[in-house]
Amino acid sequence: MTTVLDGKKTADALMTDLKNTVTTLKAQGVTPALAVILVGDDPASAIYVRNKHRRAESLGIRSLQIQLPKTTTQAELLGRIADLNADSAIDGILVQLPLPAGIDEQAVIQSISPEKDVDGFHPINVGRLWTNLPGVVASTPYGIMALLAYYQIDVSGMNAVIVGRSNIVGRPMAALLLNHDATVTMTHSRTKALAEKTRAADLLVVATGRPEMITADMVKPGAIVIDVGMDRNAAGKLVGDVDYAGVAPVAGAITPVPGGVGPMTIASLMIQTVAIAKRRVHEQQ
Ligand SMILES: Nc1nc2c(c(=O)[nH]1)N[C@@H](CN(C=O)c1ccc(C(=O)N[C@@H](CCC(=O)O)C(=O)O)cc1)CN2
Ligand SMILES: [Mg+2]
Repeated sequence: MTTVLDGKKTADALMTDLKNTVTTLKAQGVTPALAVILVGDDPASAIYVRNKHRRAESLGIRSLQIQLPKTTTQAELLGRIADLNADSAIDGILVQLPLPAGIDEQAVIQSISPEKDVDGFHPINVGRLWTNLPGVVASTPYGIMALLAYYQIDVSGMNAVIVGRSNIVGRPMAALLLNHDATVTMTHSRTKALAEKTRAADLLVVATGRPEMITADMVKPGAIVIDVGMDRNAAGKLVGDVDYAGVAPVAGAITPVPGGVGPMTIASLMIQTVAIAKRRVHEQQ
């Protein structure tokens, strides 16, 4: 029997506990606060930002949504980030990606104070992750680890194969799995004989943006398959990077799309916002 790794159910369960933590923090005089900046009018980004706002509000986290026009200059954006860096009542800052053309993504990421970089994209936090030091971790890989933990899946000693080498998913996922004692193989668009490598995976994490590219013949029977993709197929249906109908009967466990990794990404953002806010309790004592 294949286990469906239900990200929605898991995220809801984790959020119930987190809400209690927020209540306790508020009683101690600290209201966790998250600032999300959206530049431009990308419709998918607008939905993700709205979902972050709703989740934050439902937990009692103060949520600032800063919507800037697509004509915003890099200097204006950096100015807004500088204000938020200086605001001691703000715990987490994130800039929704992708940014409009003409804005240097790395310059923006590196302008966020590493202490408030709740996306974990700042090179300081990336370095901490690769050194196995505590710090903020990118939400999607963090959420995948939380989902595996919820289902009591221990990755130690597993052959983990990651398909995709993005800064948001593939690379931090590799570091996290390594930190949890998995044997990690990174693959990408230039990898030769990809299917040979994916078939060796006990744990397969796919984040390529190529609809349904992982087919049943590429998966070892019983493998755990994590699908980070969110694509539209030719018929306009939301699908992942994994051919779910074909792979699910072969896999031991698999995440659905939607309802797998996506909800865990937003839950992880909330968890780490609250973790940053907790530091303020100690600072004010
Ligand atoms: N600054 C950031 N930008 C982006 C990130 C990020 O972590 N930080 N990740 C993605 C977008 N993203 C969060 O920002 C995100 C994407 C999708 C979901 C989600 O819940 N998806 C649903 C399906 C939604 C649908 O129906 O279209 C699901 O999988 O069930 C959450 C967060 C890129 N940008
Ligand atoms: Mg999903």
